[in-house]
Amino acid sequence: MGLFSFTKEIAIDLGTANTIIIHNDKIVIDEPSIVALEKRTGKLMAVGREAKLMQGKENDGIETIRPLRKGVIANFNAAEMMIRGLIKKASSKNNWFSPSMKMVVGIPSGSTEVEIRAVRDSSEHAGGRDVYMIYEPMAAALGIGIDVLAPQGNMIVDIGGGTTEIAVISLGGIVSNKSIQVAGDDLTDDIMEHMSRVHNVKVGERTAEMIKIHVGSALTELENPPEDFIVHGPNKMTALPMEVPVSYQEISHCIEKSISRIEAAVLQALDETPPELYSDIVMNGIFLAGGGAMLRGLDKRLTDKIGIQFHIAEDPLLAVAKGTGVALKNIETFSFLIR
Ligand SMILES: Nc1ncnc2c1ncn2[C@@H]1O[C@H](COP(=O)(O)OP(=O)(O)OP(=O)(O)O)[C@@H](O)[C@H]1O
Repeated sequence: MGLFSFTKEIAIDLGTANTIIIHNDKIVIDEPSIVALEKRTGKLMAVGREAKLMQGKENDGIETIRPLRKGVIANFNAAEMMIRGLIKKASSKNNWFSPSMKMVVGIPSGSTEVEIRAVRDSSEHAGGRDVYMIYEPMAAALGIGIDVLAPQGNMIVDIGGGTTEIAVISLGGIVSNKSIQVAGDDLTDDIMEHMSRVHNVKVGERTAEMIKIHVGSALTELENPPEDFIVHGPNKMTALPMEVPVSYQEISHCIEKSISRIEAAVLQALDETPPELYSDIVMNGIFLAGGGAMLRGLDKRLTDKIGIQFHIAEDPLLAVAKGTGVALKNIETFSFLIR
């Protein structure tokens, strides 16, 4: 792109939990997918990190909204404000002016026509002149460095905030895919519910996510166990402050049901995989991406249960974003991009 070109090229991983924007091969935005609005006027007060800091601490005049739920846009207006706000942040940080933009945006592989339309409309309203979309598991595969055009079967399991997507990719296309609405945010919900039911302590989404990151585990026995995490919160009955130590074993039990559902979905996807591709997958192993891939013991649990090696992507939270960046540079050659 020439120095005086008015068209900026950006790649966006529009996620339920995090939104990442890539420009010129660099991550220019990596922030939580959340906006804070003034309730009375609907005016945008904060976006991304600043808005997340306000979550759970709002007063009557402010509301925080996560525009995406389960991988898709749930609040069109908020999504548009978020994309626009994050692009503005990126441009002021990097000193660029963007009258028109070419964009590649990642979307869940199970998206309906209406959901695809919502992403396209939000992106166009936020300044996208030329908007292309890519299915997230395909983007994750590109981000991991897999040759997606090769006549080789590869299976990707992308565990995001709202959805787990399992896809088999070969010859530049998604041969089969399975998307379930059980992912990282459900584990966070499991923890909130558990803390309330078992310990009588009320914790918000942010604290429950911290518990998951500090002591979340897919296995009841870990080789390198983390130390217990101390949770502070009000007693549900007395409202008095409480301090509760939480162990990884306890958390592994409370998220067991959700993990089993992810495991069952992977097994089902394998069952539906054509035999020639199945044998490639056994050879290559299965790739885990998305923030959920970082849950302790998950790769080992799946490897032991299924008998195929699971590999965690080098930077699981960035795999989809990196892949949308690769797609942006290959718009002319990648016929699998959706216009
Ligand atoms: N160390 C960790 N252990 C377990 N889970 C984690 C860890 N770090 C982040 N997560 C979880 O990963 C999820 C976010 O992952 P990611 O950014 O890949 O999702 P997303 O792209 O926003 O969501 P989706 O693809 O569903 O739209 C959140 O639920 C977050 O709590």
